[in-house]
Amino acid sequence: MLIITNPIIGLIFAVRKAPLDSIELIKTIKQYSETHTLQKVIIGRYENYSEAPAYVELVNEDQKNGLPQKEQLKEEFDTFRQVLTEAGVEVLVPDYVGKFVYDQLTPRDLGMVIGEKFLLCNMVKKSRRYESAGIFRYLHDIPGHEANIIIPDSPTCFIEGGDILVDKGNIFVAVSQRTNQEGVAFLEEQFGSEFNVVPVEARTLAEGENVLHLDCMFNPVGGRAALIYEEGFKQVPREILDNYDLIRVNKEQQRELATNILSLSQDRIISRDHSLCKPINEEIRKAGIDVVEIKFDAAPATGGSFRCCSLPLRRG
Ligand SMILES: NC(=[NH2+])NCCC[C@H](N)C(=O)O
Repeated sequence: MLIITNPIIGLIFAVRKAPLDSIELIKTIKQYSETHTLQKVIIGRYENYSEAPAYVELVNEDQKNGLPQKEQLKEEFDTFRQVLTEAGVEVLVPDYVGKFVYDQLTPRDLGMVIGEKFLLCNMVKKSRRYESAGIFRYLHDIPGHEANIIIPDSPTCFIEGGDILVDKGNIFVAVSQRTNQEGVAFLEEQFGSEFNVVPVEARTLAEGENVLHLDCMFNPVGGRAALIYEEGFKQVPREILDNYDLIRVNKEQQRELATNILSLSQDRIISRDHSLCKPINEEIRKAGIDVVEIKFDAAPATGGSFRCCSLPLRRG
């Protein structure tokens, strides 16, 4: 054992050791809860948004009402980034993939940190299929001797990060417009021994419900509460009914993605400054949680709000 008695040499060792430790800390990934303190996150990239109109693919119902302007995206994403940075979160942005990936605003769906592993998702939509190339740089950084980047077995195994939520020992996963049964089975197989996998079925467009992903109808906030749009579920599972104090979101509020908030910690979240989201923000405050409201209208017009526009790599 090395015992350092000279205080000056001891200090040099301490100073040399600290940066190495902190680099290691920043590189590791971890997420066991949707609401644990956010430390490191990838947010959407607005630069180069929709630069080549020939490659635009309208991928959801919202986009049929028109796409947002770059200036508005810039303003809103810059504020989002600033709020995260001021909260002490390390913020990363995807690299530009190329003109054939016209929209890199919603990295949430590209993957998901589950425990200490990264699941790299297979995306349904053609224009999103190669979007993950923009975050490969950050995946190369993840240390580990075992295979901790998990890749679906088959090209028909569809799964998107917006449909997955890790909380209280459960992995909630929705069968939705973007995730299929094969995706759910893959999650079970990969993570079933460490987590309780809870499949939920979202109602479909044909059934009159437009819930693109799970986070458009369910999201935990704080230590005990959760936002829910019950009509979006075919059946709300027991694990949700028993474990959370539910704050109900109505159809009009759901359309503005009122459930799609981002937790900074158990005490603080980011939500939209929007007339239909305000009553929900008030309910969240009543549960003792601080709500930072940001004007954020451009990305929601493409189908994604704060949760969709962020991909947490580390919560602690
Ligand atoms: N996690 C989410 N809810 N993501 C929303 C994604 C929106 C994106 N434009 C799409 O349709 O694919």
